Amino acid sequence: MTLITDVRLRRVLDSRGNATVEADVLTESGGFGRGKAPSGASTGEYEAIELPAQEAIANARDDALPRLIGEVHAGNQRDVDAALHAADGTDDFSGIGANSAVAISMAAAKAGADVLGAPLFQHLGGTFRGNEYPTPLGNIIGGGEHAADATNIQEFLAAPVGAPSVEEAVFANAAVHQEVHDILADRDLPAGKGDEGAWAPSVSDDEAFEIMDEAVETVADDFGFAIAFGLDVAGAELYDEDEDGYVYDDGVKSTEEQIEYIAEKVEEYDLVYVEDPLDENDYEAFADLTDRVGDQTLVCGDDLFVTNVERLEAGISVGAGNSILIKPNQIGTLTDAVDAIELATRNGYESVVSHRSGETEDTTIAHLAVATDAPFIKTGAVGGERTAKLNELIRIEDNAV
Ligand SMILES: C=C(OP(=O)(O)O)C(=O)O
Ligand SMILES: [Mg+2]
Repeated sequence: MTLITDVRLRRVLDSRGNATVEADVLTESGGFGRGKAPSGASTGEYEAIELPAQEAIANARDDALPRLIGEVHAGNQRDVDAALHAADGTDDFSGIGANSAVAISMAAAKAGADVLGAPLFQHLGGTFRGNEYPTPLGNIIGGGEHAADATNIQEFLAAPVGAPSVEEAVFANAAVHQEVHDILADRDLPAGKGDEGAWAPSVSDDEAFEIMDEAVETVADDFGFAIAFGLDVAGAELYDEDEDGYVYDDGVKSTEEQIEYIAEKVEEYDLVYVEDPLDENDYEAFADLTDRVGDQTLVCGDDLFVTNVERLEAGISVGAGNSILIKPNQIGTLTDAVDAIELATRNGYESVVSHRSGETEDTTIAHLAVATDAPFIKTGAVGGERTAKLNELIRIEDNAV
């Protein structure tokens, strides 16, 4: 019933106005699924390869479609994703493009769910899933590769850890976003928004820490539950090999100084989450920081692990981090993403399912987080391509999908 009878690929816009790949998968019994590839800006060195959209579409039409249409059942995600790997023939999806691969992988999952008449999270996670919801990490203030002339640290993320429901958590993050707007206005600090909708004021990182601290406290008082915050440092973007250190507006920090700096911020602000505090090649420094603060906060590898089981295994073996960011397009298929989550879970690492800075209205990651019992999802706080996922989580919680 879920035999794939057609796959249609087209170029559509992402949230930055760039071209991305949209895939439709149709099945024998009338099932339909549509998936769209997101796109990073602060991409990790070891990510699967995104090709220009037109090239990814042309290559996937030539190589992947013949292996899918009439050959594979959309309901069997491992078969779909194995066919994509076989069609690609490389170990980084540089043949058909990770953008074509992930769009088709997600579209097939939705077509499989459609035939079953089940919500996507249930098709992916099984019938016993759907009662645990991830805490949304909301990007509130940001800079780095996502906004010019703003903070050096890429993301300051609200974390409503005490929220009684996903709905309350989503609204709390939006309120923190609004509160930061008001604080910036009080301080006469004009601010536009970065690629993910976070405020991008021209302030020092220290001032951003103060503003976040004030905003989460105010909103926590209003909402009546605990709201903490965390960071995506995007350390690989700050690290400069020639300088042998992390380059900030106010100077260069050696690796030891960077570890000290992050550890101090964890203590000072009770940070619950620190993503990519160090360079993507420095497992050892990740392990040192995890040793120091891993019992107080999540030390999460994004560019470090790139959703890749081999890189995660290397990290686990030396105690680098205690958490992994999961971005399906970093690795190319849902199967690979779920394998990374399962390996993480078996080894006591928490999974944080994540959007990209270039996004679409696709909601697959909301379902993936629920399907895998991921404790966190990072998918912004405001902006249509971000609220698409947040509102889908509210619907999942309300049994309305
Ligand atoms: C979402 C992120 O940004 P990008 O998509 O630009 O890699 C990130 O670094 O976690
Ligand atoms: Mg990151």
